Amino acid sequence: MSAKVNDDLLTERRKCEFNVEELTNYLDGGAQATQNRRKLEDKVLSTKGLFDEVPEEYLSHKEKYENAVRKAVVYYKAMKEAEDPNQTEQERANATYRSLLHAAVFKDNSPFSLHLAMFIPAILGQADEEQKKYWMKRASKMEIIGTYAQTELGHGTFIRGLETTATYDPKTEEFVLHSPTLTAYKWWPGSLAHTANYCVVMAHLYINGKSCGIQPFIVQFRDEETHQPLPGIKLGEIGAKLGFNTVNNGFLGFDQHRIPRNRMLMKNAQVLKDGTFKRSPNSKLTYGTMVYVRVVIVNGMANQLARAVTIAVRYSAVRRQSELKPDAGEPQILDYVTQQHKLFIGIASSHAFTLTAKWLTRMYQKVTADLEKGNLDELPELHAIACCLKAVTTTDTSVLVERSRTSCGGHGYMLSSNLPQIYGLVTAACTYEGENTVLMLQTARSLVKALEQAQSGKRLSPTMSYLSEKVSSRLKWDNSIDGIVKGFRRVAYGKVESAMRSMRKYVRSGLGPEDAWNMSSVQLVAASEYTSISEADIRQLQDTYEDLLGKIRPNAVGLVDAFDFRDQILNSTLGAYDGRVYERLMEEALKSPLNAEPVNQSFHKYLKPFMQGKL
Ligand SMILES: CCCCC/C=C\C/C=C\C/C=C\CC/C=C/C(=O)SCCNC(=O)CCNC(=O)[C@H](O)C(C)(C)COP(=O)(O)OP(=O)(O)OC[C@H]1O[C@@H](n2cnc3c(N)ncnc32)[C@H](O)[C@@H]1OP(=O)(O)O
Ligand SMILES: Cc1cc2nc3c(=O)[nH]c(=O)nc-3n(C[C@H](O)[C@H](O)[C@H](O)COP(=O)(O)OP(=O)(O)OC[C@H]3O[C@@H](n4cnc5c(N)ncnc54)[C@H](O)[C@@H]3O)c2cc1C
Repeated sequence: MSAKVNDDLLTERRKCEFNVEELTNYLDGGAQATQNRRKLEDKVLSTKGLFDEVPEEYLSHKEKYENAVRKAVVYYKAMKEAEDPNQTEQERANATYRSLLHAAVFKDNSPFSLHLAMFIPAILGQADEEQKKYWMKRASKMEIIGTYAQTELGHGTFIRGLETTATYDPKTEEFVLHSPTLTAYKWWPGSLAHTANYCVVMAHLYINGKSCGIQPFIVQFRDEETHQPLPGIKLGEIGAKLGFNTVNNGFLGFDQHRIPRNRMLMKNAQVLKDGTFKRSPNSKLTYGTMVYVRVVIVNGMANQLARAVTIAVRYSAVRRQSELKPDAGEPQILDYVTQQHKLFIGIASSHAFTLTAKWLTRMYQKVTADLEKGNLDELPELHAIACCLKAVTTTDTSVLVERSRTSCGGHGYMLSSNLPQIYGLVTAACTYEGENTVLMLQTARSLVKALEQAQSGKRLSPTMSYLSEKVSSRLKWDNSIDGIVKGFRRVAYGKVESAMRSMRKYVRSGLGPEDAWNMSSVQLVAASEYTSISEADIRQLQDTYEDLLGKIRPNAVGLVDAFDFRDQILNSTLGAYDGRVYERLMEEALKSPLNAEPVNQSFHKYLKPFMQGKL
């Protein structure tokens, strides 16, 4: 018999003014997609051995990793078996697109995540047809496990500064991979330490002493039978982190490690047997895997933020605290407008990121199809937009997940709430796949170029066209959606124009362009993510905003129920559908190994002698 649902949650669900299932269907892309997703979740989550006997927060660093590998093999086998052969690739992608199935199994991400998130996309995007056929067969059947090894101890952002070398030897038709310094060691790649046995390595190619830029190489670094590191390979784990502690991030050093010529992924650039180098049509095509993952991250943020606000909103409907009016009893904390302010932006942002992710994915698919036909025209715009949206959505999600955590008081600080772990996952995304400041400056670089083009009368791409609209200096402000968008366009235009004016001022003062850029870079970052609107408008917007909070209040629980996350996927004592938060907090607390005995051995070993002055 299922446990009794909390009365307050029941009331909230009765008050909801819209059809929750309809919103769930919309988010999934239709009722059939909802059905597919639920069927997939039913199948996979009913698999034995997927969940932790002991909560992983009570395991050692080593036990956590070993337990995660145990679960990963069960999970990925179950996912493979659950795949519906009658579904199209697109239907399958949709079913997993919104599903956070892996989050039900891995609170801190999976030791296989890089295989799926980057190793396979790197092969798909960087290998020629023959290489793709061979490596995709092995990688998709999990005969090999891979990762993406680009970042080094000494370089993450500046790819052109990577020190790992790949020197072509025409006599043996091999590349010699080498880490000339400690800072050249690959450092950070997920799964690299003990899980994967192959990786795509980004290394500086040299032929006859001449630099041929950064190129991708597929490299085996562990024996497929014994899993021992191959000769000339130094491997290890980089240590405990804020999060991602079951992703097995590692380091890898090469000592004159030889690989055959056909291990350079040669879709974009090629090296012939005699060492002739055939340049890529655009050297930045080598960065393509990162562009792809930045696009994926936007959707990932939408899902993770939805998970956090679901936990916090349901908890806020159950938690009663303080007095709003004398003798009126303790209200639900969700009735405090400050609590609504903290949480409802998170609900709205998750939906906004979901729609943005769909739009960006369509743009990515179009540009990628154009690239296949040799048309690179829209690649710069895709790069600029992907940089901006990855940076903005990860920054906002980190802020909003942390706000969800702090809105739950002390219980939000419990690992059993799962909010700290979700924060650890999302805040990492502000750094990986391009540190956010650096990516915003990439977008700023495109904005400055676009404004210069607009000022010389050239047509701009659709996403930059707001820079060429002659926005009247006194825009008639109204708080319609169109009015608000116009207001933002005017602010955005002003930010770019001000940054550019600042750079020109520094150049006139005698600074070189690079120093002028650096001096204006705070403004440039702001131009990529604009901030406030003028004073007078704020009051009007504020009234509208507070009115909106009141309209959302009766539907808040319905809005998060519509994300349709199972309790296993929320993995939270505070966010379960039945709202039995106190019973769950106690159930989880009793699982602490410290509660196995009333008196811990440290009393007799240390405390008692200390308190009796004998230590
Ligand atoms: C559970 C998770 C939560 C949810 C998340 C959901 C999904 C996530 C999936 C997986 C996550 C799992 C694990 C994380 C794994 C992480 C992996 C990594 O971090 S891999 C390493 C990532 N590293 C980077 O991103 C490095 C960032 N640096 C760069 O990209 C470049 O160095 C930079 C900054 C672009 C500069 O490159 P550089 O060669 O110096 O170029 P310039 O600045 O000189 O610019 C020259 C022109 O090139 C254009 N350009 C640059 N990049 C690109 C590109 N990618 N595509 C197209 N064009 C590009 C640039 O615009 C310039 O053009 P103009 O000269 O202005 O015309
Ligand atoms: C959880 C996690 C997982 C990761 N997984 C992988 C992986 O699987 N594979 C992989 O290859 N890498 C991985 N990385 C590494 C990641 O890609 C790098 O950390 C990231 O690219 C930033 O580089 P960095 O750490 O060297 O920082 P740096 O580049 O040294 O940046 C440090 C600071 O300097 C600033 N800075 C740098 N350049 C500029 C500039 N031009 N203008 C202004 N400011 C600048 C940055 O804004 C930042 O504040 C992972 C990282 C994390 C945190």
